[in-house]
Amino acid sequence: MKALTAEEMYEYEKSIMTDKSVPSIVLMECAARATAKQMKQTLSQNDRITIVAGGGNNGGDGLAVGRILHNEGFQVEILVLGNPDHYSEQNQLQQKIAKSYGAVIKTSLEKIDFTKTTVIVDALFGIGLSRAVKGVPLQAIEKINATKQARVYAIDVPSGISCIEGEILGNCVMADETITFGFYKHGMEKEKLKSSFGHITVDDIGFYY
Ligand SMILES: NC(=O)C1=CN([C@@H]2O[C@H](COP(=O)(O)OP(=O)(O)OC[C@H]3O[C@@H](n4cnc5c(N)ncnc54)[C@H](O)[C@@H]3O)[C@@H](O)[C@H]2O)[C@H](O)CC1
Ligand SMILES: [K+]
Repeated sequence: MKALTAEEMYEYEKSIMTDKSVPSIVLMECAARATAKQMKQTLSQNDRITIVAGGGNNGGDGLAVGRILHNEGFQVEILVLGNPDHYSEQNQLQQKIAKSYGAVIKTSLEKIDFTKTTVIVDALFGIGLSRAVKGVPLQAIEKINATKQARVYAIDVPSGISCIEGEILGNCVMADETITFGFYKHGMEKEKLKSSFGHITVDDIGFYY
């Protein structure tokens, strides 16, 4: 299977958005719907879902997944970590949309009671991870991995795995399932990372390649 590096994926995404004029926010909605659809194969209304989002577009995907599931009656709480001054445009828009549908957004790890969580969506970092995780994001990754009763879905890439080097940078989320977009990502071809990715689903999210 062909596994793209982060740079190759950004290149591809750029070609879709410029040559095909598909807006980034449309790709994000397709990614979120693909993720929600995959999750609903195992979700129940009794599940307590915690979205752990970063401030970039991986976090934007996570916010959109949370809003979609919230609107379908699931119990969802959303946590956005990161410096608000650095939130991406799409991340900010997804926060606005989620709030407009009545979803509550928390911004500190301490505000989440993980003992009640049965499903975690890892939307901290995707292909944008460019250095070893530390500080609050590292605490979040450790918290996710310590929540043994939860089923963990990683959006695009388990946070902490770099698709530039195909390596874990510091620590990474151990996902039960990874839903990735368009193509396999560099790292997914490595035997030693298999347990971090869990079951991998590739969704074309409307690339129509
Ligand atoms: N590929 C596609 O067609 C689509 C991708 N989408 C999603 O977008 C992410 C990539 O989003 P991006 O904003 O470029 O980066 P991330 O969200 O992965 O990272 C956020 C941000 O974090 C900073 N950063 C990097 N390393 C660290 C670190 N160790 N500590 C703290 N901060 C760090 C860096 O500035 C990044 O920009 C992709 O994975 C998909 O989920 C679209 O939404 C759908 C289509
Ligand atoms: K992720």
